[in-house]
Amino acid sequence: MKYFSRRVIKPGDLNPAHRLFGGTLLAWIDEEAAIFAGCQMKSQHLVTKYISEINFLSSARNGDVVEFGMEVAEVGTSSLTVKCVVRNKATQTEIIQVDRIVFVSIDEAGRPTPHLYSAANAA
Ligand SMILES: CC(=O)SCCNC(=O)CCNC(=O)[C@H](O)C(C)(C)COP(=O)(O)OP(=O)(O)OC[C@H]1O[C@@H](n2cnc3c(N)ncnc32)[C@H](O)[C@@H]1OP(=O)(O)O
Repeated sequence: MKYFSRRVIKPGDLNPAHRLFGGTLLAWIDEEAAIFAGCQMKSQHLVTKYISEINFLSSARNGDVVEFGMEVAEVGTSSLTVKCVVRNKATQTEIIQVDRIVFVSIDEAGRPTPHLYSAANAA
């Protein structure tokens, strides 16, 4: 798995228990994974179709830097499935694991359309 972008946790990202708010982390993952999938599919015209079970493994706190790991898990005709792990950059402790995030390439009418991923041109 390759780790891409990083974010620092700020006070506005926290829940009342002073931990990173889960919904904020999920929004970041959806965005990061969509960018990753779009780079692989050679198009940013895609939608999130399905997100598998989400496992919050540990929490993050104010000032922690987290990094987003992505890898291609499955390749379909119009779909690409991404696995994502977010970890604490300093300690490498895993914070969350999402095994399958399915993105579907769509045409102008919103219908599934073949994407251009191949292992040879992986980004
Ligand atoms: C980045 C964002 O936040 S986007 C915003 C949130 N997402 C959305 O708005 C998407 C809303 N959903 C949709 O528009 C439609 O469901 C679509 C266009 C994604 C798919 O339409 P469908 O009629 O289900 O398409 P269809 O049955 O032909 O399947 C298309 C592909 O999705 C896959 N797929 C469909 N349902 C699922 C599912 N539940 N789980 C995994 N893959 C699925 C299919 O296997 C197929 O993949 P393939 O072409 O690689 O074989």
